[in-house]
Amino acid sequence: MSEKERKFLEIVDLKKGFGSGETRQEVLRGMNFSIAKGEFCVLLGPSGSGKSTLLNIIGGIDSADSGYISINGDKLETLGESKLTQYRRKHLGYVFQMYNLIGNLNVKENIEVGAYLSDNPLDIDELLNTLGLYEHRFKLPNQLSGGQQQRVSIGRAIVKNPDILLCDEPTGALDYNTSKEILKLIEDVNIKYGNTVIMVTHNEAIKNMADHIIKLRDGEVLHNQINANKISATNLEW
Ligand SMILES: Nc1ncnc2c1ncn2[C@@H]1O[C@H](COP(=O)(O)OP(=O)(O)OP(=O)(O)O)[C@@H](O)[C@H]1O
Repeated sequence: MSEKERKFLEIVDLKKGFGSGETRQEVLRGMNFSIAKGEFCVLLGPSGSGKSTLLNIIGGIDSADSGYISINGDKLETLGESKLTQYRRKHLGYVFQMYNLIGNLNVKENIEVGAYLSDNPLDIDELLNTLGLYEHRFKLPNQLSGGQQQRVSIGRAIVKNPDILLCDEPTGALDYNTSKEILKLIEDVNIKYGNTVIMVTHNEAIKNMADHIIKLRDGEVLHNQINANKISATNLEW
């Protein structure tokens, strides 16, 4: 792996606060780490430690006060608004705890929404098979279970074959077995398409399936470790 690939995503001295005066809160206090291309990275940390804020800055939907993020050598802050929009559209997929599907579009159409944003989308029927959704492709979101809806939202994020898949508590609303199925799906996607995955979670067990584990505390990196003994999502227990 080249130096550029090892530092595919670089976070350098990143700082972010909210509010002003007495109510000012420093949420990210100078964060530094890098993530390699294709890595499955888990971001852990207690509530309020800054995980979602960091993910939103990586996702280009919020900006830092100082420091920078670079992706494949390009600094986000220097991109300008139109390039930033392109970056979000072409290079990022986002999966949230809530599925945010469009209620009057069927499964296939919801995924096509993601495909329109890309010059180079994945084959939708093949993706529907990978997602285990092919036979449900004409159903509306309200005819699906929570796990199936999350599969659709992963499909919508992944269909444009983004370089980076950002996941914010993707299993937060799901039961144990469904959570494991969704984690296995994200694992399969990471292996099959080679996207770099960054997943925010409260669930410590998920670190065991990651290549790279980053723990935050109070807006700082507490631990930054490579996991040489990762296990498959299928074998996770909590
Ligand atoms: N837009 C905002 N305006 C003001 N404060 C904010 C804003 N966004 C986040 N915060 C504050 O920043 C701190 C960190 O929030 P963040 O959501 O990044 O933490 P988190 O680690 O993701 O927490 P959780 O695990 O509960 O989602 C919190 O104290 C939160 O209240």
